[in-house]
Amino acid sequence: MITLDTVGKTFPATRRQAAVTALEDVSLTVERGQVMGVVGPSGSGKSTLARIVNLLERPTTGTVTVDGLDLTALTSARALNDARRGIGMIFQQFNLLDSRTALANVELPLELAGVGRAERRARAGELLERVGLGDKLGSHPSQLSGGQRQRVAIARALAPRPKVLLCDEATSALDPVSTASVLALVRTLTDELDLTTLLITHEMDVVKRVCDHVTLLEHGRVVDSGALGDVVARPESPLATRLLPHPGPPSDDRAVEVVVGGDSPDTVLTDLIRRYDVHVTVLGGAVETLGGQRFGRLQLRVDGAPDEVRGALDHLAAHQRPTTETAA
Ligand SMILES: Nc1ncnc2c1ncn2[C@@H]1O[C@H](COP(=O)(O)OP(=O)(O)OP(=O)(O)O)[C@@H](O)[C@H]1O
Repeated sequence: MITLDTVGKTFPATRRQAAVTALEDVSLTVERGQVMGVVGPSGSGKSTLARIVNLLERPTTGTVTVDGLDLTALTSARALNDARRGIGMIFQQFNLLDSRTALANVELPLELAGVGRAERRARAGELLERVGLGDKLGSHPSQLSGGQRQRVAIARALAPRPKVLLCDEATSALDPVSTASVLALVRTLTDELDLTTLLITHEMDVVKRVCDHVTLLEHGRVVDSGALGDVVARPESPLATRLLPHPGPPSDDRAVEVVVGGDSPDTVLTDLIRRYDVHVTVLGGAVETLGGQRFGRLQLRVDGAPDEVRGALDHLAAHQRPTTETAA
C-alpha cells in the first residue's frame, strides 16, 4: 500500500530559475492489488510524484508511507536503500546494460544486495520465464525488441521481490502491440504477486486498459481521483468523458442519459425491460472496457405508460450510475 499525505514539493530557486512548486497538498492512497494511473498534462508533476514515492526526491512537506513504513522519516542512506528494495521501478528508456545478458541484467539488483550466485541465477531465470522470456536468457538487450527489453526491465524490477511497482511512461516508446502485451503483463503481475502499482502515463488508453483507479494532476494538485467506475459517473470530472466519450447532444427531447456499468451495460437494459413494461430505444452512446469491466454512457428513450416509465427511470436512477437527465 502507498499513502501520500499532504505531500508538497518545491524545487528551490537557482541563479537561472525561480523556485518551482511541482506538487502541492497531494494526498493519495493506493491499496494492495490496485493499479493506480496518474495522468495529467506535461509539467503537472507526474514524474516528480513517482520519484517521491521511492524518495529519489524528498518531499518538502508531507509524508510518504509505503507498506506501513514512513519513508520520509528515514534518514540514513542504508535504511533508505533497504526501503527502496521494496519498490520496483520501470521507465520509458528501460535502462538495461547492453554488456550484460538478459539474465545478468535481472541478476544485477540481487548482486548489489549480496544475494549468492546460485540463488540469484535461479530467481532471475524464474522471473524471465514469468515475463515470457524463458528462451532469451542469454540475449543482450540490443538483440531484443522494445517490448522484450521492457519485459527484462520488469523482471529486473521484480527481482528483489518488491511490494510496490512504479511505472513511469513505461510503454511510451513501444508500438501498440508491445504496449498491449506489456500492460497486460503489469496487470497480471499485480494480481498474481499482490503488488501495489502506480502507473504514470500521458495516455488515457493506458489507463483504460490496465488501471482500476485513476488520479488526475493539474499544476501539481490532485483534481480528481477514484475508481474508474466512480470517476466516469461524476459529470464534473474532467476525466469522465475522456474515459467514456459523450455521445453528443440528444436527438430527442425525451432522452435520458445514464452511465451504466460494473456489470454489463446490456444486462442493465435487459433487466430494465424485464421489470417494467416499457420500450427502450438506445439513441446514442459509448461502451468501453475500463479496468476489465464494461461501462456504457447511454442516451435512452423510455416509452410506455407513465407509471411504468417513471418506475423504469427511478430504477435506472437508483441502481445504475445516473449522470444527467435531460428530460424525464
Ligand atoms: N529537478 C528539478 N528542478 C527544478 N524544477 C523541476 C525539477 N524536476 C521537475 N521540475 C519542474 O517541476 C514541474 C513538474 O515536473 P514533472 O517532470 O514532474 O512533470 P510531468 O507531469 O512528469 O511532465 P511530463 O509529462 O512532461 O514528463 C515542472 O514545472 C518541472 O519543470
